[in-house]
Amino acid sequence: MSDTKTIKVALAGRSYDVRVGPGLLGRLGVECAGLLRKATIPVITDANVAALYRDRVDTALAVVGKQARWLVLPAGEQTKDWAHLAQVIDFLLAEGVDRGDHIVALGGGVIGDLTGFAASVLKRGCGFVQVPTTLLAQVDSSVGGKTAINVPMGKNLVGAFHQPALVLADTDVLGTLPPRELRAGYAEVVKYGLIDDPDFFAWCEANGPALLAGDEGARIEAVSRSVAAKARVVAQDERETTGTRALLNLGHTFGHALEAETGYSSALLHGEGVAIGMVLAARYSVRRGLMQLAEADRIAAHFKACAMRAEVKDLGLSCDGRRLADHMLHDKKMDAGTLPFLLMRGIGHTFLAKDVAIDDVAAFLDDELARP
Ligand SMILES: NC(=O)c1ccc[n+]([C@@H]2O[C@H](COP(=O)([O-])OP(=O)(O)OC[C@H]3O[C@@H](n4cnc5c(N)ncnc54)[C@H](O)[C@@H]3O)[C@@H](O)[C@H]2O)c1
Ligand SMILES: O=C(O)C(=O)C[C@@H](O)[C@H](O)[C@H](O)COP(=O)(O)O
Ligand SMILES: [Zn+2]
Repeated sequence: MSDTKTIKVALAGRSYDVRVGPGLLGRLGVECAGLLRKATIPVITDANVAALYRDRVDTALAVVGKQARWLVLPAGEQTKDWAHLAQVIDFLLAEGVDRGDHIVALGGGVIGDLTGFAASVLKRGCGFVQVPTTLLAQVDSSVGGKTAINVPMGKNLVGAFHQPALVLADTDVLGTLPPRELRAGYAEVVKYGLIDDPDFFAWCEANGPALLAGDEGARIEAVSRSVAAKARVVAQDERETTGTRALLNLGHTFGHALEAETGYSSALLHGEGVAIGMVLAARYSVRRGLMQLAEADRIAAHFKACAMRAEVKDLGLSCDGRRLADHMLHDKKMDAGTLPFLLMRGIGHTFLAKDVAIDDVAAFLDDELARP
């Protein structure tokens, strides 16, 4: 279809396409036909997505003579846990999935991360297709093969790198996404500008409000530019070993600590934590003399212009900076007692710093929590 953009994630032996555009869900069967060997196809989703899109998927698979076999899980971050992982695996085993089969993850990042992890361990690895239905999942989580669940000790601490065989991002489905979820996903869009593309950040300043208000062209451009940015990084450093992929973690060390402190609950969505986390990373960079205050202010101002929370004090936490810093000690970037941090020399100039003292971060957070 001419209005579908295709971005390749180039990985030796495991390259795949990310297809972005309107109407892709209705063509699911046709788009996946080469991957679907059996008459029945396991589809993992959550209750909200099933209510909206189950019929469309059933019809799209029927076109190529396939029948969906549904596992519908509760919606929300708390589904990314051991119990639901076991439920997905038991379901796939009961469905008789073989290593050469492909299962479908239909939903946001929660369903994608959980299903991808199940696929990585089922019979030591089966195939899967990501059909992301949130802005966050379309611009970030469906691409690059990070899969995981949360455990009581922290976020995404049990997981695997397992690449999908195909990603189908139907931008039409963003039309039913609640505004709060759209804004949370938008944080990960802005992230790509802040990492290494100041022009894209400026594009976000100019187009972000329209994107959030429903502008279809802005949505397609944001998704395709974000996917292209992520694909470039993942192709260079698939398993986060050289430091390049770690750039995608901008704002996440702070953000994951805030998610932990709020109990992975609806009090703070992942993308909301990332937005506040990126403002904190920018302000901490200012404190260290790396970045101009005006640039950090520009980032916070953009989120506020998009009706997003940008200040940690807005969360009404009762903890201190030390407690948040303690959460950070479970970060997967920890390396022999030190925690590498994503800092900024300016908008579009993010780098991995290896000389950050966690005590200094705790003191900085105390100041941020006490901000007037
Ligand atoms: N693997 C990665 O690289 C990566 C990257 C970023 C985030 N993540 C993870 O992704 C998760 C967050 O993903 P998310 O923000 O998509 O959350 P989510 O999966 O919980 O989805 C958000 C909400 O939107 C609903 N929803 C989904 N699609 C909808 C649609 N089209 N219309 C209406 N409602 C819809 C869902 O039911 C849910 O209630 C976190 O666990 C985060 O850690 C992973
Ligand atoms: O793909 C990546 O690499 C990322 O870091 C993308 C992040 O947006 C995402 O939230 C990821 O799951 C965080 O990774 P983690 O290794 O800190 O769990
Ligand atoms: Zn993220």
